[in-house]
Formats: sequence, C-alpha cells, structure tokens
Amino acid sequence: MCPNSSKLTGLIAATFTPLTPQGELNLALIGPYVDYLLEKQRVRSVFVNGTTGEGCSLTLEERKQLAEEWCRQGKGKLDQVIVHVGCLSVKDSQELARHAASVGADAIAAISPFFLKPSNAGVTDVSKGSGSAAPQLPLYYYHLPALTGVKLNVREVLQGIETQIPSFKGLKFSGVDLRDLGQCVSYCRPHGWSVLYGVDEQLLGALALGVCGAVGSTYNYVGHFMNKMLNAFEKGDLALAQDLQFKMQDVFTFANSLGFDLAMNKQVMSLWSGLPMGPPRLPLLPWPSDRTQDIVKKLQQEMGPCPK
Ligand SMILES: CC(=O)N[C@@H]([C@@H](O)[C@H](O)[C@H](O)CO)[C@@H](O)CC(=O)C(=O)O
Repeated sequence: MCPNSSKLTGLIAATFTPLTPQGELNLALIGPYVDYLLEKQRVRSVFVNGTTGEGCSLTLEERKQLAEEWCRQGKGKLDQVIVHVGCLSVKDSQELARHAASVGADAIAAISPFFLKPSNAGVTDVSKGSGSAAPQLPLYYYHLPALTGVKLNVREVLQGIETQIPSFKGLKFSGVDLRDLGQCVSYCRPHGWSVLYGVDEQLLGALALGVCGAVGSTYNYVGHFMNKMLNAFEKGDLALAQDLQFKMQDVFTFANSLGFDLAMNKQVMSLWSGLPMGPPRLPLLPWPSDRTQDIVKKLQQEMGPCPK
C-alpha cells in the first residue's frame, strides 16, 4: 500500500453510534468500544459520525458529544480519530470542524451537501469552508455517490485543490468507479495524500489500484479477518487475498439478499461484538432479530468466530 507512509493507512472502522433503548446517546459504551476494536479486531483508527454512525441523523450537539468522547477514550490508545463534519449547511460543518479541532481530533472529513447538489466548484468551495474552520487538521473529501447522489468525477474536483485548501490531505472514496478511483490515486500519490476506500466488499480491487487503506462499517466486526487480506496482499499472496475477499463477499451477498441496510448492520455488530449498540435512529427502523442471527451464522461459517 502506501510506501513510507505516516498518513492514514490500513483499516479504519466507521463506527456505529451506541444508543440507549430509548434512542439517546450511550456514551458509556465508547470506552469499551475502543478496547474491543483494539483487542478483538486489531483496528487502531476510527471514523466517527459518518454514514455508519448515522451522523446526519444526529443533532450537532450529539455529534460534538460523540467526537469529544471518542477523542477522550481514544487518547493514548487509538492511532487516529477522524471526525466526519459533513452537513447540509456549510456553517454547521464549520462549527463541527472547529469543535473537532478543539477536542483533539486527528483529522476531519466531509461529504458534499446532498439536498441542493453542488457543481465540482461547489464541492471545492464547501470543502474549503470546512477546512478553513480547522486549518490545522488534515481534511479529507468523503465521496459517497450512492447515498448523496452527488455523482461527479472526483479526479476533476482534485485538480488544483492543493492551491485552494492547504489542509487537504486526501479522499475517502466510497464509490464503485474504479477508473475515477485510479485517476484519484494517480493525482494524490505525488502529493503524499491518502486515498482510503469505502466499499468493503471490493477492497481488493482498490488495493490493486494503490489505495492506502480503507474506511468501512464491516471493520468493526471483521477487521481481524480483513487485516489478513491486507497482509496477504502486501506479501504478494494474491491467491490468499482473493480467497479472503471472496469469503467476505459471500457473507454480504447473503446479507444483501435479506435486505441488508445500516440498521441490520448495527444489529449484526451488537450480536457479533456483544456491545449493545441499541436501536437505529429514525428514519431507520430495526429488523426482526432472526435475520441478524442468520447473517451472524454466515459470518461464523465463512470467517470463524469473533476473536475472544
Ligand atoms: C454505504 C455505506 O454505508 N458504506 C459503508 C461500507 O463500509 C458498507 O457498510 C460496506 O461496504 C458493507 O456494504 C462505508 O463506506 C460508510 C462509511 O465509511 C461511513 O460510515 O462513513
């Protein structure tokens, strides 16, 4: 992956947001969550308040409380805490960026506003807004076209962005356009920037294109397994890397057949890790537990049990 890198690399867990049965933040779980990621998943960095964290379904105050608690509990333990600050309102993103810097986050990331959709220049100006609010923090653009509907060529957005946003340090690319991904890696690499991939089921293809690492929801519970894939790829054992990716794909092809969504994903995490993540936040609704149990059985069948 990234040679001689002190950048964001390896597996980064896009964290779930623990809620009480009543749907309020359960901050007491963050400490045990940090220890679980480190000890059971061998995952050392987190991406907080992102898609998996239902960040856009939380209030600004809730997002600030989570960012602060992850930084507090992760201090001296986690390698990096990246805080997602993307909002529909640029001013809200700037408020979250300032707060992330004030609580010791290592980096910030932001999706584009997705109700009124920007042009390429609009994406740059929005990112500039977030970056200017926390100029000392590395800023990553978070590309997630499947959910934002902001379908652009990220490579075109990158052109000259270093002259407009000095703190820009790379991408979190959660798209399936590997041509655009390759073009982005080609542009970012000479700048020493990180390109992190966000479609876990096809990470191996992205590794072949030179991404530095990955941010994803599944690294919360199959991080230990996917680290084996990363290691196999780095050692040049492509056959093993392929076998491990195929096993992971088998699980999520099965999960998708059951209607896999973020709510079901959160329930899988609770069942697999033993950490009670609680219900999803509206507009998502919980699923019947039997579906989650079927996915956990498939996980165990393909990947072995959760490390004790
Ligand atoms: C649409 C979506 O939620 N994608 C996930 C993936 O990790 C996804 O859960 C995984 O590939 C399983 O489908 C991540 O890209 C999201 C992410 O990194 C985040 O939560 O910010």
